[in-house]
Amino acid sequence: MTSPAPTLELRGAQRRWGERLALGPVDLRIAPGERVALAGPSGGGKTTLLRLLAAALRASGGSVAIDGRSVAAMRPHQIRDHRRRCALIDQGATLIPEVSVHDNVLAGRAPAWPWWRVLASALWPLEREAVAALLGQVDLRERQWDRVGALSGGQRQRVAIARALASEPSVLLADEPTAALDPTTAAEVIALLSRETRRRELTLIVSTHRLSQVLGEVDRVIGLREGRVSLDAPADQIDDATLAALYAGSRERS
Ligand SMILES: Nc1ncnc2c1ncn2[C@@H]1O[C@H](COP(=O)(O)OP(=O)(O)OP(=O)(O)O)[C@@H](O)[C@H]1O
Repeated sequence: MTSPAPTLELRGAQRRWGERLALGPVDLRIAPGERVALAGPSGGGKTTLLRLLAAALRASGGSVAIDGRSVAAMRPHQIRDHRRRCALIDQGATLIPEVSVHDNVLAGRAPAWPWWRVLASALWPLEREAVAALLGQVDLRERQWDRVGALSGGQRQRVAIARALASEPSVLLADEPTAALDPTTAAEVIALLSRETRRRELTLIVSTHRLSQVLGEVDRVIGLREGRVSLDAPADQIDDATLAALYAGSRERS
């Protein structure tokens, strides 16, 4: 069962790689069910922020908290539960091309399973109905037994979405889910992400280099530049001048 969406909070959160400050200090509060786009020039810290929220990275300073509970104070089983609740769709998602669409989606359910069930899943196909239902939602039901390696980029991204949804998260974090997709396929992937997160009342945080593609699907835009929040505004207040300021000096446009 999906639990209600939590409040996510960063207080003075930082992430360093050696001497380099990749992110921070950042103060942010994301309310339950909020829909947020992360924008900004390359290297600005979007992936780092998403990975901190997913507990895929530890903060080097400050705190990241979910419903008031600091991720740094969590025990290993609580971190696993946090990762299940805050599902991250990675750039170039960590799908396994050699195995079937079914098994890739099933892997999204594994974090919630006891060890014996993970072992059993290697021997017998489990949860066929649940996986088939998810694949129906992302319009891939007929490809259930195909290898992921045989799918197109857009279809793989849909598998990645189904896999993230399989863990029954309350927050979906998507890192540039339309990178490398043509505009039509990208629009389909965004529409799918939007529809399925609205239907489940999930919090959605999506990073993008093409803000115009997601602007109609989010409530709020957070812009990151050189690791700091340089824009935080309602989506309906974003105009060309705001974007020009966010990307000033960078060769990118949105
Ligand atoms: N594993 C790492 N080791 C060292 N530095 C890193 C590592 N990961 C990220 N960084 C640095 O952290 C900074 C922020 O990177 P991040 O990937 O969060 O930016 P981004 O906004 O997602 O960029 P892009 O839009 O290009 O994906 C960059 O300067 C990057 O070089």
